[in-house]
Parts: sequence; C-alpha cells; structure tokens
Amino acid sequence: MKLDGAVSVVIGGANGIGKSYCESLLEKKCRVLLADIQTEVGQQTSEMLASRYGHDQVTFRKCNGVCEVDIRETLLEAKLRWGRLDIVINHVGILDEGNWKEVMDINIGSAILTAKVTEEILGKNNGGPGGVMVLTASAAAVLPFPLMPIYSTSKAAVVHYVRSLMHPLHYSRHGIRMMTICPSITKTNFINVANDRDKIGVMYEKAKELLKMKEATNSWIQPKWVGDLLIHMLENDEELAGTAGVLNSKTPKYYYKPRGKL
Ligand SMILES: NC(=O)c1ccc[n+]([C@@H]2O[C@H](COP(=O)([O-])OP(=O)(O)OC[C@H]3O[C@@H](n4cnc5c(N)ncnc54)[C@H](O)[C@@H]3O)[C@@H](O)[C@H]2O)c1
Ligand SMILES: CCCCC[C@H](O)/C=C/C=C\C/C=C\C/C=C\CCCC(=O)O
Repeated sequence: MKLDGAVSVVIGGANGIGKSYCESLLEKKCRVLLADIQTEVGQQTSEMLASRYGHDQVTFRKCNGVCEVDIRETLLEAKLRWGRLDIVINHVGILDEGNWKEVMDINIGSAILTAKVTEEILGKNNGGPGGVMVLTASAAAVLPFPLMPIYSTSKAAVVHYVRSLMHPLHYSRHGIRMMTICPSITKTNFINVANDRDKIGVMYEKAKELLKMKEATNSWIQPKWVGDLLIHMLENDEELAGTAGVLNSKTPKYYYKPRGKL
C-alpha cells in the first residue's frame, strides 16, 4: 500500500515498539493517531513527534486497547479528523504467568475486539473501503516457549486468529489485509517484567540467566527494527497479508502464508 498520506491508528503507541511504529509511519508521511492508556506519556510522545514531523501529522487520544468502546471511538476520531482510515495497529499485551485469565483476556481480547471494530468501520461487507490491520504478537507465538507457556499460548492464539480471518472465506467478505508482527526479546520497558518473580513464575531463575546472557552479548531486538518491519509489511501488504513477520534478528522471516488467492 502507499503510505504517503495514509491515516493510521497505533494503540499502545506511547512507548517502546509502539512508539517506533509511530515514528516509522511518520517518516513515510503517514498520519498517526497515537492512542495509549497512559495519558501523560502519550501526550509527551505525541508532542515530541509533532514537533519533528508536523502538528497536523500526529495527535494523541487516550484509549484502553482492550475496551471495545474506546477502540471504536479512537478509530472514528482518526477517520473524522483526516477523512479516511487506512491502517489499524493494536500493540497491547501483558506477560503474567501467575494470572492466566488476565493474560488471555488482554492478549486475545485486544486482538478480537480490534478485528471486530476494524471490520465494522473498514470492512467492505459494511460498506467500508477495506484497509490493513496489524497486531503485535511475539516470536514466542510461533515456537513452543517453555519460559512462559501461558504468554506464549496467548500470542499463538493471536497469530492463529489473524490467519483464520485471512482465509479467503473471510477475506472475500471484509477485504482487510491482516497480519501479525512477532518480535523476539526487544529492548523496551516490557522486559522489566523479568524482575517480577510472581509474573514469571517457575522459570524465574532460568529467565534471569538468559536475560543476563542477552545483556552480555547485547543481542536484543531494537524497537527501530520492529518499526522497519512494520513498514516493509505495509508496503508489501498484498503479498504478506495473513503472515506472521518474525524478528529473531535484524532480518525478518515470514510464517504461515495462507494458501490460495486472497
Ligand atoms: N519487548 C519485547 O521483548 C516484546 C517482544 C515481543 C512482543 N512484545 C509485545 O509488545 C507489547 C509490549 O510493547 P513494548 O515491548 O513496546 O512495551 P512498552 O511497555 O515499552 O510499551 C507498551 C505500551 O502499551 C501501552 N499499553 C499497555 N496496556 C495498554 C492498554 N490496555 N491500552 C492501551 N495502551 C496500553 C503502555 O502504556 C505502553 O505505552 C506487548 O504486546 C508484548 O507482548 C514485546
Ligand atoms: C524467543 C521469544 C522471545 C519472546 C519475547 C516476548 O514476547 C517478550 C518477553 C518479555 C520479557 C521476557 C522476560 C524474560 C525472558 C528471558 C529470556 C528470554 C530469552 C529469549 C531468547 O533466547 O532470545
């Protein structure tokens, strides 16, 4: 798709990978509604980006990415402000092996609600133009990940859900090109969860040990690389729709391309 002039919503855009998504989109002259549950940091990030890329290019709105009403109002605000909506990204997720219900609720719930509302607003079956939806899953979604089986399973469900919605039976109805981005461990605030014994659970010691090795070898994924992957997937959306873009190093691999013509 052509990104110059396109309109996007990034839910969870105030920090880390989501912030990198916003910057990468703005670099390509895409307009961005940066949505986040944190008002203060969201506004700060949006203002910083506005001073760099233009005040008409980016704005902030408070949004809980697991709340259907918030997601709907956020998407509608972007459409009303800029007269169109092309790209919907939801980046929300948690890791808490001690609280499986909340992990499932948030990680799968945010995916299901985002797809539902995106289809409602952009779906060809609802008179919309179609568009693109991207969800952040995790590299832990495509292989068993014993360090955190609950998180890993919740993210696998996100990938599987998107693949199912990209089957020709669904795509022919809604016309929205959907994909997931699956980064390996990325240098953001999210990984501080590794210090929380309750949230990591029985693999706490092992996780600490592996993280120490990551630190020693500086082998993190950088948020900028994830932003670069987003742009690559958006610019090649016809070909990559339905795939999971997995980033275990700077070079992505694509999994699960649906069979048949989309
Ligand atoms: N950092 C990693 O190693 C890594 C790897 C793979 C996938 N992920 C996924 O990326 C996401 C976390 O992103 P990050 O690593 O950039 O972390 P981060 O903490 O830097 O950023 C997360 C952003 O999401 C916002 N947010 C959290 N809950 C929200 C909600 N309910 N509604 C709206 N906004 C909300 C936060 O305020 C924050 O701005 C999760 O989905 C996680 O599963 C992270
Ligand atoms: C290989 C999958 C990595 C998935 C990352 C996941 O989405 C986010 C994790 C956030 C915090 C991780 C806390 C502890 C994990 C410790 C080490 C992981 C080492 C993984 C690797 O070998 O690359």
